[in-house]
Amino acid sequence: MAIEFADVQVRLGQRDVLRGVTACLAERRVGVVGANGSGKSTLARLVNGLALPTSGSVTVLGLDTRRHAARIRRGVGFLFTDPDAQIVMPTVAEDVAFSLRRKGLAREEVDRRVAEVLSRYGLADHADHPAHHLSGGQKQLLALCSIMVLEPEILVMDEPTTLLDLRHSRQVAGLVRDLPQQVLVITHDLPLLDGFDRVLVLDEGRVVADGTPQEAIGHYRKLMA
Ligand SMILES: Nc1ncnc2c1ncn2[C@@H]1O[C@H](COP(=O)(O)OP(=O)(O)OP(=O)(O)O)[C@@H](O)[C@H]1O
Repeated sequence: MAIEFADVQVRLGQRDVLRGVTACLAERRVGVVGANGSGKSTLARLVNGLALPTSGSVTVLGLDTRRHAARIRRGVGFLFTDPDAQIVMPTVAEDVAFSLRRKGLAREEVDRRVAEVLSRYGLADHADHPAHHLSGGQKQLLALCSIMVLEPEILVMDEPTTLLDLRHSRQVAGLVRDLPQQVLVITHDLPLLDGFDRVLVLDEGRVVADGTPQEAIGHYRKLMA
């Protein structure tokens, strides 16, 4: 299943934030790099219909984001930079359970799924801890648990390691490597893209390079020189 951008333009206010973006992303791990303000977050937000193209189209899970945003949002997990913004309940387990409860699952099923995901991401011992007392890295893991428990088909991560120290960055990089889903990662953390299948470089709203991490990052370094 692919993410398809067809001649996408996004105009916000007086500014063309994305211009003529055409790409079919079918690889499992895709990265996006580019200068501040080059349009990366906007590109990420197009994938789950949080942003809509001014012209052109975005197709995700075979559906047009303009017409099927609700269905697409159920299939696309979105991890924001700041995990605090995603914590909604007092304890770790309650926070992960929150999104499942809204799906109307039985309590035993919710408890089972929450325990499984917390154990998978190393937070089982913190299940009853106040979520806001976790470290930055643990909060990022918690945010990931709250998304993964919903079993999304695609995961979009907008600068997932920005707030993390080296150890936690590596931990998140390892998690990204092992995720079975298709993952689109926006980042300034170039080592995070090691082993990725494809990396796009954005510059002033256009895709100016698209290839292996080595090719794309080489282009990006020249652009920034
Ligand atoms: N709602 C909006 N109205 C007007 N301009 C906007 C709006 N949202 C974003 N922009 C502008 O669009 C451009 C691209 O923003 P975007 O957040 O996509 O960039 P980015 O590449 O993710 O940047 P960064 O690396 O700094 O996070 C920026 O110049 C930003 O100021």
